[in-house]
Amino acid sequence: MEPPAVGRWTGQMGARGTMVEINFDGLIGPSHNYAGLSFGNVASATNAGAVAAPRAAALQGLAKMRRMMALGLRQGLLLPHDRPHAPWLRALGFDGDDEAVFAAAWREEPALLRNAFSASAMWTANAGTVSPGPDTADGRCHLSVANLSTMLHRGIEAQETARQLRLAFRNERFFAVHDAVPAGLGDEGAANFMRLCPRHDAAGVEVFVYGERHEGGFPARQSRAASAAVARRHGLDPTRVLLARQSEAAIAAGAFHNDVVAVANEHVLFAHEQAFEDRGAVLDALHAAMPGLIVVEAPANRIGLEQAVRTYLFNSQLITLPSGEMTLVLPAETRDAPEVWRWLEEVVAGPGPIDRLEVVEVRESMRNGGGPACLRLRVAVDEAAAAAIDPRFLLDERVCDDVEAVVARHWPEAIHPDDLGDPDLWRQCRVARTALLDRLGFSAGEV
Ligand SMILES: NCCC[C@H](NC(=O)CCC(=O)O)C(=O)O
Repeated sequence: MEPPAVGRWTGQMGARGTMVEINFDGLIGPSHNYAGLSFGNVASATNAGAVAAPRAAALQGLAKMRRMMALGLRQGLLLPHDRPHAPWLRALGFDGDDEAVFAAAWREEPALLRNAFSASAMWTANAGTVSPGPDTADGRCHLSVANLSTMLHRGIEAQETARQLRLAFRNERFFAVHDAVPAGLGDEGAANFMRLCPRHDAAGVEVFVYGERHEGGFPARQSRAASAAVARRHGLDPTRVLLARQSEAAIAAGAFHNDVVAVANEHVLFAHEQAFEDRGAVLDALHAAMPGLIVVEAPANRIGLEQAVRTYLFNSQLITLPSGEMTLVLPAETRDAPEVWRWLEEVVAGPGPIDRLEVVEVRESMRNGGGPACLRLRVAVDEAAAAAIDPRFLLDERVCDDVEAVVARHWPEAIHPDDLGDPDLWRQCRVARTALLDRLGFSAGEV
């Protein structure tokens, strides 16, 4: 691998006053189901055909959002996409009104309707890549929509994601939203991105993790060229950008995104020993660029890649509480794995920077290959920029109550794969999403 593109840490402080990190979770939509659409995503393949519980899933996600607010963090929300999505099926030659299009697709090519049905927009770590102001040439927060072009069902999302991000972050004094890079260059957004910095409000090192496709192997969903393109248009200082290759072992073990084997927060990198193809060069480059970097690493002989992928240990949110304590927000599956939990307790008991373990229940999402970190998009902003975000995308307890009421009333309790051909389900998904948009003050044409 060519030496990573990062130079000396210039120590240029981009401090702009206190910055906060807002997590924008994707609300799990009413069409959530296990369709087995993601080759290379072990959970998706394992649970294909299982009965999904959209209502329970959305309530689990909301409970995580409430927990984060209770911990003192700011919380935002991105909306479920229009699913099943008739315009995409029309582009594939199905005619008539929406229900005629769904019926024809179900009759002629049910796999296409399954793709058009997916609630995969819940995993907003894949919505785009976010470079906070201290890192960018123009000092604004830059967001690049991800094309998600490697997987058919995820490629549908980019257009609707762009509409939501352009609405939420429309104030161009503080934000720049970029459309997706050309679909030929796979880009999966923030799941393959990490920011290391002394503090949120200081200029950081931005790490883009990509994969190399190998014949016969699982797809490498992030292309190096896409990562480099995003860094270029965000106006990042090339001496503070690192393009790192994900290890083939991790991709082969089912870590289809970097955030299944690594996560960063401020000056801490929490990763599996086998996350990166050229581990030594990557860590050397990071230490050179980021004095004060602390790496908390799971040794392969202690935690195997298979365990990391099964428990999503590294798909935890790593956050700094207002108290300054650093906390891992872990999926419940880690607590069910004694060898993983024991290692985590040692990490917290030790002298390292991680002080606390928080466990959240996101089993419905986990069964389709998305953990706590997949469900959120991190946006670090200063107070002035935070005030410029469309408030309809920001959560407080009352808004959570409103969303919960709509979910409890309208989200299907269960979806069996064969239900996808049922017109009543198509209608219920449409009515549920419309009820949510109404409750949150969005008009249908806006998002
Ligand atoms: N960041 C986590 C993303 C998980 C997502 N799973 C899915 O799309 C599964 C959908 C299904 O199989 O029904 C993916 O693989 O992109």
